[in-house]
Amino acid sequence: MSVLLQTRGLNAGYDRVPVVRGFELTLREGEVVALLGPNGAGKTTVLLTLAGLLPALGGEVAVHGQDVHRASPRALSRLGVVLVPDDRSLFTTLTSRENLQLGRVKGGLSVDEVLDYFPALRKRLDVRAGMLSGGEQQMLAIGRALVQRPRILLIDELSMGLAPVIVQELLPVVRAVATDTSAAVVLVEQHVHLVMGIADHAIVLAHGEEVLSGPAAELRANPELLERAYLSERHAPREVAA
Ligand SMILES: Nc1ncnc2c1ncn2[C@@H]1O[C@H](COP(=O)(O)OP(=O)(O)OP(=O)(O)O)[C@@H](O)[C@H]1O
Repeated sequence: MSVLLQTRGLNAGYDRVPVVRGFELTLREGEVVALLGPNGAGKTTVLLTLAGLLPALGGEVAVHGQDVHRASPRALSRLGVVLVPDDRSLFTTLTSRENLQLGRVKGGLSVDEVLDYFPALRKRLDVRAGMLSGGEQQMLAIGRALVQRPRILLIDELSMGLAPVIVQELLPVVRAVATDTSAAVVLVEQHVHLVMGIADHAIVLAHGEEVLSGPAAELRANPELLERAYLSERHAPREVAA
């Protein structure tokens, strides 16, 4: 599987002050990477930087092998980097259908194809986005990303404000999208056990540094590794053998 995105020693932060240091990520086609860690660890900062909304403060970022550490959000979006932010950023006064039609690019999924992933939206197409339930809004936010033909899909806190049972429904859809379209997905998620059920790889950040990185299968078999990474936020970074 070819590498879609790679970072080496990425520093990211605000006003030239790094809050994330030395971030390493290799994203391959069809792969789902869970980006985990306690509040304030730097997860959102990483996603905003990969989407070009924050400048990289050091290190390397490549998309399809091309250096993009100074690329604009628009240039990154043309390369297929699409962010679903934690506030979902829907046009709340427009209908679900209009939200999907507005973002569509050539080669992106059609509205009908989005509805195949999220059939619950079918009867809500003519309802304003602001009137949808939290779960429906999240479906629409992901749907709006899918019409943009993402090759690298960055999803921040899919579960924000949602009941776990809804999260449990949505995560397998994200997995299916990655498998069907070969897009790579980075998922920032607080429901660690749920996301570990669909991820291929997990990275845990604490205080802006990686404290654990490894194949999800390995971490599912050794849950104490994840617990330790969360509990002892200060221990030395470690890698789980691939
Ligand atoms: N706009 C900002 N200006 C300055 N510092 C910020 C800004 N946004 C976040 N930070 C700081 O950067 C650090 C990382 O924040 P970030 O939001 O990336 O963490 P997170 O892991 O996504 O946490 P959460 O789960 O709470 O969203 C925190 O110390 C936070 O206070």
